[in-house]
Amino acid sequence: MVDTILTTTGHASPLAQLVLFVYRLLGTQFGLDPSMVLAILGFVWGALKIGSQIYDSIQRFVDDYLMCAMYVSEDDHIYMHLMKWLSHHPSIKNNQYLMAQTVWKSAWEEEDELEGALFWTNGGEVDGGDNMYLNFSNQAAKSSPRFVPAMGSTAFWHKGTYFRVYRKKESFVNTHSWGGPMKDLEEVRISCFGRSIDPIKQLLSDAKALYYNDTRQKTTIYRPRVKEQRRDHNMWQQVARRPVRPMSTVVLDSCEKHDILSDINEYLHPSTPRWYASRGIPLRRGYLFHGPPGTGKTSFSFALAGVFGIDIYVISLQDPGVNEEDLATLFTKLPRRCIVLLEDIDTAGLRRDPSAENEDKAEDDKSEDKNKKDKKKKQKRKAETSDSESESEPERKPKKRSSRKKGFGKSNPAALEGISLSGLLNAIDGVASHEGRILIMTTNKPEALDEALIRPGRVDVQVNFSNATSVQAGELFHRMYEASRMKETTKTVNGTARVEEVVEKTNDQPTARHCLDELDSVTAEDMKEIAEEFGRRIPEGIFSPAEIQGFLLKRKKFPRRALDEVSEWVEASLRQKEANSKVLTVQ
Ligand SMILES: Nc1ncnc2c1ncn2[C@@H]1O[C@H](COP(=O)(O)OP(=O)(O)OP(=O)(O)O)[C@@H](O)[C@H]1O
Repeated sequence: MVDTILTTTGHASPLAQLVLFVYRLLGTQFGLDPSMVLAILGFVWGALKIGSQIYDSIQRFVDDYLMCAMYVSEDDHIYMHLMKWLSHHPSIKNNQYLMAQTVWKSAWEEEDELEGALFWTNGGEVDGGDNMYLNFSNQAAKSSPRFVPAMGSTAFWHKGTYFRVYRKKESFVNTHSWGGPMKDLEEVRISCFGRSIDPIKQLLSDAKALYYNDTRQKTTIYRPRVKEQRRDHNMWQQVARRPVRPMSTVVLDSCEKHDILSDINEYLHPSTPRWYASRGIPLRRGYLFHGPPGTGKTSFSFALAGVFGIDIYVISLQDPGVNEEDLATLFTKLPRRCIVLLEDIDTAGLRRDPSAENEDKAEDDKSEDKNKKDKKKKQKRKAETSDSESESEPERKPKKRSSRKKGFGKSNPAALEGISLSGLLNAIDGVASHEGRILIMTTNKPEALDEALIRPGRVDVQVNFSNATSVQAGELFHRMYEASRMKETTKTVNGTARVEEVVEKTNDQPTARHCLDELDSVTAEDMKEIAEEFGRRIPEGIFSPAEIQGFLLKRKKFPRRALDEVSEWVEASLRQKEANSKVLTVQ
């Protein structure tokens, strides 16, 4: 019968002809009964199907009744810890199925890795090929990816326990107001045998320990996630991890530094929440750092985070992806202890509140009525007294108001989309706002701030950052060169191989060798004297620490040259400031 069917359909399609050919071959060449072969194949297929179903059922039974499991979502920080840990696990590294991931390393992470494998080229025609320059063209090829388990199930042993990790992706549609459909989201299921989930908890804490092992001396910086990726529990995204900025590197009056540190220390103490609660005071502390640009407001905030080992959450009120509602939610999704940094709040262009707008309008209408009445009265009086002098005060006031309105109100529709002052105040200390955080607001123009924003309770401590004094300029100088000298010395003391490497490399580099020589030739005492002299040559309160740092950075290995050239730089910079020019003649 099969023969008949195949003969008739054999003319129809090439596939059927192929089947017919194989069918005939089995019969004529191998002497097998093709129907029997088909029956066996069907049986094997069916057995495999049933087998896989039985296996699935057994696995489900084992999973449900003999194992315990924990789920980790891709958008949770634990996912990062887990993936890093898995990529380091010896048995995962040798797995048959892996997923390769590109790892972007920060400048600090790759320092050690790179130092032994630097590649130099000469400058070609630039300077006759005398000097050697770093070249990173082959760096991307050298950096190895990270290998993590592929999608699906992977098993491994850890501390005598058998674990299974199951990675799967699911399309996630967000019905939350944060915004429409979202990307696929991965979920990891970690399971182990037994009824106790403790081994999995231990595994996760090992993963966390490994993750933070190299970040203990680092400050993590978070920013709001892009709208499409936000979820209720995950509004913040880690954007950077920087080495802790030592407090000593920020030049500020030491008493002021000490006061702020003790204030924050007291606030962060575990007994403080009860103290606040028993007095009915909301547990919040706000700081306003004000002063000219480049005077260390941001640097000091980072140094504070480093001292207290807490993370920084940076919000820009100009971020178009953050509206009032987002801002309020962001403030509720903060960890127990952290610094929230609101930078340059003066330039935030806070939208004026619509209600305030209406109030203004009502007031304006009222005063306009009043003016009209006044005018009438005055005209009457004028007629009576013929005193036609000066405009009265109420007449001038509305003009002033309406000019204020121009900047914030209907005349500026773009401004209506931003964050209003009341929206910001509500986020900072509304009923739902997070307690326990440290809020630091920075501004260049404190006088432009609304009083409501800086009233006690919202801003508890104000710190003025000013341009550098002569002493501070000297300190900046000393820190710049003393720190590099110390680094070279540490390298020399810590390991012979490393020292040889440095010296060898610098021998190859005439410029670098020369730099080291100049730094080496200045003794600690000399350095102190040069720093003091440098400080004396910088006029008081004219230059910001950032400007002085900029000058020193261009001579970062030449302290004596910096001293020799500073007077010329001061003169040129003063002339430039006087002329209100942005163009530097001496750098
Ligand atoms: N007081 C200071 N001590 C040490 N370094 C400083 C100080 N002020 C500024 N700097 C240096 O100048 C640069 C800019 O500093 P920073 O960003 O902290 O200034 P800022 O006051 O926040 O400026 P802006 O108001 O423009 O945001 C940094 O590289 C920092 O190292």
